[in-house]
Amino acid sequence: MTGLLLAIEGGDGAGKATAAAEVAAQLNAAGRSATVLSFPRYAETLGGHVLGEYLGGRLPHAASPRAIATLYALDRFESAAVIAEATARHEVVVFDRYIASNMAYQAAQVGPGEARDLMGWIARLEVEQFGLPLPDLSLYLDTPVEVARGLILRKRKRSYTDEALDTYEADMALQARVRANYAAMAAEGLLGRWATVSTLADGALRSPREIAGEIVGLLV
Ligand SMILES: Nc1ncnc2c1ncn2[C@@H]1O[C@H](COP(=O)(O)OP(=O)(O)OP(=O)(O)O)[C@@H](O)[C@H]1O
Ligand SMILES: Cc1cn([C@H]2C[C@H](O)[C@@H](COP(=O)(O)O)O2)c(=O)[nH]c1=O
Repeated sequence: MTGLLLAIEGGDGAGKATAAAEVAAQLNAAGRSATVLSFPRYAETLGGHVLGEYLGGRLPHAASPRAIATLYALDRFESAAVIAEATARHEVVVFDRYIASNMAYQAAQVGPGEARDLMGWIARLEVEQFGLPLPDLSLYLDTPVEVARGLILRKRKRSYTDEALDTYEADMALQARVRANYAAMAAEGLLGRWATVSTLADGALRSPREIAGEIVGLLV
């Protein structure tokens, strides 16, 4: 594996998919081969399919954060060949969510005393047991939850739900805890190097081009 792995992270509706696509476009335009891989892969893996059922509220029983974390990890484990192929073919692989998403979201569903243990458990499961590569850079896209809620409502219909908001997106308190977890993970450098990019300037949304330009500038 030779490619650089960039993981774009953040809460729901932070603008990750938009930024990931623009980062890849800017890199490709500059002659650096780049591609985007988005997780979960709802239509491509068994884990992704079950996660669509979960986020769409169609699983019959509540599941523990460790069980749910294992499904997200399984989605990536099933994608190991796709990750390896993308890494071999491209100079930069841009993940729209990666391992840190699992840590930030599942740790937001347990008490503060359990959160660190759970983050460590997830990192070991994905990296040591499932053998997934660590990112070279995790990029935290920082968007306030109220702004992100507005952006979620602009999204096109998703494959796994007919609702405007899925189970996690509907829970504003969860989104606030996820945001706090990301800030802490970035400050502590969990999983490696982090950088934070704000999607707002002077209270207004920056353009995708400007946001991506700042991210690309971190890769040189
Ligand atoms: N900087 C921006 N300026 C204007 N609109 C944006 C910007 N970033 C994203 N959007 C719009 O907001 C919506 C959500 O963006 P996007 O799908 O990129 O978010 P996301 O973080 O990937 O969401 P999720 O995690 O819920 O899948 C889309 O309709 C997108 O076009
Ligand atoms: C990859 C991944 C995702 N999640 C959470 C974060 C979101 O609320 C949903 C689905 O992601 P999408 O970007 O809205 O399609 O799942 C998670 O908890 N753990 C993960 O590894």
